[in-house]
Amino acid sequence: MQSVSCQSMRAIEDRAFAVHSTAEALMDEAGYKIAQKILHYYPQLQHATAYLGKGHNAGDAIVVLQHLQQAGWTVNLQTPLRLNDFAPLTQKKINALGSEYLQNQQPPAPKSLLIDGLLGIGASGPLRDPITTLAKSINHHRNKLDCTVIALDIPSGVNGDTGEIAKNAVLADHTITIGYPKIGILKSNTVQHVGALSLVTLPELQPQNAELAHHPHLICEHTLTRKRRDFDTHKGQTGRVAIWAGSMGMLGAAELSATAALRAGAGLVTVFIEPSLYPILASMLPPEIMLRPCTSPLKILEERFDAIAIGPGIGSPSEDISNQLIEVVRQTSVPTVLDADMLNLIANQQALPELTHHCILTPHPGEMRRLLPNATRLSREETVKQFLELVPVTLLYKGARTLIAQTNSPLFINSTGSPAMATAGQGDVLTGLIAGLCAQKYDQLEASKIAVWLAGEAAQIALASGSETIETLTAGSILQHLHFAFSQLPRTT
Ligand SMILES: NC(=O)C1=CN([C@@H]2O[C@H](COP(=O)(O)OP(=O)(O)OC[C@H]3O[C@@H](n4cnc5c(N)ncnc54)[C@H](O)[C@@H]3O)[C@@H](O)[C@H]2O)[C@H](O)CC1
Repeated sequence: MQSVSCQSMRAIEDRAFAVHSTAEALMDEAGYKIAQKILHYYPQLQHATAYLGKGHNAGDAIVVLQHLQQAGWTVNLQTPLRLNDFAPLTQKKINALGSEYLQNQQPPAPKSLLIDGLLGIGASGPLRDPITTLAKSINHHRNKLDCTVIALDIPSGVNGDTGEIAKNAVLADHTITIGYPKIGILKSNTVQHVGALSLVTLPELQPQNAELAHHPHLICEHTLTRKRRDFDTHKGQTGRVAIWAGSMGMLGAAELSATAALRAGAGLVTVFIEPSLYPILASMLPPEIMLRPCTSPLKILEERFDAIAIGPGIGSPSEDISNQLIEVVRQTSVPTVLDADMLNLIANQQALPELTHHCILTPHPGEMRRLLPNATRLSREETVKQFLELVPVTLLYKGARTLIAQTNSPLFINSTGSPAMATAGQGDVLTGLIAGLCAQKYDQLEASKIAVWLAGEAAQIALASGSETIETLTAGSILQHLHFAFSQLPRTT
C-alpha cells in the first residue's frame, strides 16, 4: 500500500467529506477495524487504557475502547483534559462511552494494553504539555508494568512526514495506521518507536496519483494475494525446488529451508547434499522432501527445476564447490534465492556484477556490508537504491523493517514481524518460503513480499495465541504457524 504525507492524508479526507462521508463515519469505521486488529494480535490482554489528546486521534481511541469493552475487556482513560477541552466529535465519543470514565481514572494494570490516542496527523512541533507528560507516562508504564503499547495512526512524537523523533516520543510496540501509511513512520530510523505496523483501510479515502508518486509502499495483507488452485492441479504444476544447503554442524539450515519451501506450497522439494552428510540429513528431513547425495552442485542444472535456493548453512565450501555454485547461478535462468554464506562467497569472489534478473538476494546488514562496503555510510533506504544501481536483481534487505525492491521498482517495506524473530534459522525459513513461492510462479518481487510478510505474521500469531513468547519463539515455530498467516491473505479472483 502506497504511503502518503500527512498533508495529502488531509486532502484525501477532505475529498471524502465533500462527496459522501463524515468525520464520524470514518472514525467509527477506523475504530472498529483497529479494535479487530487488537483482538487478533493481543486477545489475552483483556484490559486497555487509552491516553487521550484533544483531537480526533483520541476520538479513534474511544471508539476502539467501546469495541474492546463489548468484547469483554475492562477499559480505562488517562488524560488531565476536561470534556470541553476535546474536539466536539471526540466529546461525543467520550459521552457515548460514558463521561464518568473521565472522572474515574485508574492507573493502568500490569501487562495490559496502553493505547496512544495523543496525537495523529494533527501534530505539529515538539511535544507540549499535557501531551509530554502523558507520553512519558505511556513509556514509563510500558517499562515498569510490562504493558503493550499500541499507537493509533502515528506514535505521538514521531513526525508523520519526516520521521523525526521528538523528545519523549511514545515507544509503541505496534502502530495501527489509518487509511494509508504515513511516509514518516516507514523511515528506518523510526522502527524503535513504531514497532510492528498494521494498516486499517477506509475505502472511502481515494488518493490521487500525485499524492502517491514516488513514496515507499507498505507490504500488508491488503495488497497481497495468494493463487487459487484449479481442482485438478497436480504436483508437477505447483513447482519443483532445488536446494543446496547445509554442511557439517549446520544441517538444520537445510532442514528449515527445505521444510519452508514445502510449506510454502511447492510440489516437489529436493535437497542436494554432499554424500558424507546424506545419512545424517536423511534422518532429519520430513519424509516429503527428496534428498540427493551429490558431489557437484552442477548436478542441479541437469534436472528441471522451477526455483533454486543456495546458501543456508553452507559454511565455507571448498574452492571447487564454491566455483561450481557460482557457475550454477551463472548458468541457470530460473529464480534463484541466494542467502547466507552464498552471499559471502559472492562477495569474496567479487561475483556480484555477474548477477542478473533471476537472482533474489536476501542479505542481513552484515552480509550487505560485505557485498557493498559503502553501506556502512548509507541509510538502509539509500543502501537498497545504490545496490540496485549496481546489479539488476531482486533485493530483500533483512532487518526489523525488511526492505524489498528491484531496479526501477518502488521500495517495499514489510509491516509484520517481532523482536522474537531475532533467532537463528529465520533467514533459512525465509529463503525456503521465497523459493517455494517462486516455484509456484509467483513473480520474484511478489514471492519476496509474500514470504517476508508471512514469516512476520506467523511470528505475531504465534505470540498472540500464547503458544510462544518473545523468548521461546524459534524459526520452527514460524513454520508451525504459517497456515494461520496464509489464511489471512485473500486469493486472486
Ligand atoms: N485520516 C483519516 O481519514 C481519519 C483520521 N482520523 C483520526 O484523526 C486524526 C487527526 O485528528 P486531528 O484532530 O486533526 O489531530 P490530532 O488528533 O492529531 O490532534 C491535534 C491537536 O493536538 C494538539 N497538538 C498538536 N501538536 C501538538 C504537540 N506537538 N504537542 C501537544 N499538543 C499538540 C493541538 O491542540 C491539535 O489541535 C488522525 O491521525 C486519525 O487518528 C479519524 O478519526 C478517522 C479518519
